[in-house]
This record gives sequence, structure tokens and C-alpha cells, in this order.
Amino acid sequence: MTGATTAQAVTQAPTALECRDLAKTYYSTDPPSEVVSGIDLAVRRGGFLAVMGASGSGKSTLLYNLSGMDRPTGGRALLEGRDLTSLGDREMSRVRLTRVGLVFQQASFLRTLNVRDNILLPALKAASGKRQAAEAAARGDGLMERFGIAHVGRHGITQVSGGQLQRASICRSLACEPSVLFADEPTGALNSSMTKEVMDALTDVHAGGATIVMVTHDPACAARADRVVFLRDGRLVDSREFGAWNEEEAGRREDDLITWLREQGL
Ligand SMILES: Nc1ncnc2c1ncn2[C@@H]1O[C@H](COP(=O)(O)OP(=O)(O)OP(=O)(O)O)[C@@H](O)[C@H]1O
Repeated sequence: MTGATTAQAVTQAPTALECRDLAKTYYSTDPPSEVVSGIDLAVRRGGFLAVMGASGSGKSTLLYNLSGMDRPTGGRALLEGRDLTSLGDREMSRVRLTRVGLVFQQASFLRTLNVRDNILLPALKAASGKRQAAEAAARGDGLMERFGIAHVGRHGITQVSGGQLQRASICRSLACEPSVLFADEPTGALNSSMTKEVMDALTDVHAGGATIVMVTHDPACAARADRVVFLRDGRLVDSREFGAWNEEEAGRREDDLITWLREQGL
């Protein structure tokens, strides 16, 4: 494929996620604090967006308001063209369960269930009927194989490593076949070898066609994305575009991002 054709394909790819003039003000503080504002963003289907910025710049808030975890106080957030801001609470819960995957810094699992049962829980909850439940279980098992944790499926939550738990968290999200996978500092609590494990898993998910939005402080993680945006004081002030991920370019991409972040004052 030529460069021009690739660019054309990218611009014509359908949008998975979009927001227009998105704003979030917390009224629980006195005075109310406007944490993000004026955010215009579109992520194409199959895109991998990394969100960076200083601590407190509004990255997690943006992610919560794009994913339906929270409601914006201004503007609109659209998932697969559907305006999340117009949905009632029940519809929103359904969207969160079936269309959105969430991976957090600290994976939260039920200690009373083993790893496999935790992974399957939301997908089985979303399934209607035995056939869909069997399909969901097969999907979960396939994901555990793919991400190298099938052998710890029967282990308790406290009997696996942090990297395995984060891969389990990714499997749990993907078992529901979300349209977008949102990850908030997915490697923030991991050492460097576990960080690589988890980023390899996310890179693999992306290569398989998934759309990912990830908040990260780590340039090595952001280098896996095809686009990186920078938030300052709740506003989107700059962005950087990369081509498809290529392991050989990892160092160059990370260096490029470190220089860019310094220019942004980080
Ligand atoms: N529920 C809330 N109520 C009031 N203020 C909040 C709430 N959640 C976040 N904030 C404030 O909003 C600002 C942005 O927080 P947010 O967590 O989005 O930033 P962040 O860029 O993700 O930070 P970090 O990198 O430290 O995680 C912070 O000042 C935070 O204290």
C-alpha cells in the first residue's frame, strides 16, 4: 500500500469514538472546578490513542467521560456514533457492560472467585441464553490462551503476579467484545518486565483491530500508540502521530516522545 493510500484509508476509517467541545466541571468542590474543557477528539476504529499530561491535568477525567463511566457537564461524547450524553442510566449501564472495556491501574477482582471465573463474570452477565453464555466462555478461554494465562485460570486472585492480573483484566474486558478498550495507567503499578508483558498484550490486541484509548505517564508505553495527545490544565494542546507499531522503532519513538514531552514542559 502506498503512503498516500494508507493516509486515505486512515482518514476514511469509521470513527469509533468522538467528542465535541467536551467539558467536565466538578460541583462537589467549592468553588466548582472545571477539570477538562473544549475537548474535540476523534478516534478511528482500530486506532490506538495515548493520553499524556502532567498529574492533575485531567487525563483520567477525560477517559471516564469518553467511556460512559461519568457524564460530561458540557459538549458531547459519541461512541460508535451514539451520543452517550443522551442516554438514561439503564442504557448507559448496558453500554458500559457490552460496548466498553475498562482496564485500570489496580485491577479489581472478586477474591472469592478464581482468575477464570473473574474473567468470565461480566461476559456471562451480558449473555442472554445458554448459547451466548457458552460463546462467551469460549471467548474468555481463547483470550486466556492468547495472553498466556490459561495455566493460572484456576488460581486464586492472590496467587498470580501483577502482570498476570493485568492480562486477566484485559481478557475480562475483551470477553465482552467491546468497541473500545479504555486503559487508565494499565502499567502504573508494575515493574518493567511486567509493563512489557502488558504492553505486548495491548499491542497484540490493537494489531488484531481493536480500538484503544490509554492514559499513561510512561513514554515507552505511549510509543505503542499511533497517536499521542497532550493535555494541559484540562485542554488538549498538542498531538503526535506515529505509523503502525514496529518493535525496531521502539527506542526512536520513545526518544521522540521524551523530547516532545520536554517541549511541553514535562
Ligand atoms: N470526583 C472529583 N471531584 C472533584 N475533583 C476531582 C474529582 N476527580 C478528579 N478531580 C480533580 O480533577 C483534577 C484532574 O484529575 P484527574 O485524575 O483527571 O487528573 P490526571 O491527569 O488523570 O492525574 P494523575 O496523572 O495524577 O492521575 C485533579 O485536580 C483532581 O483532584
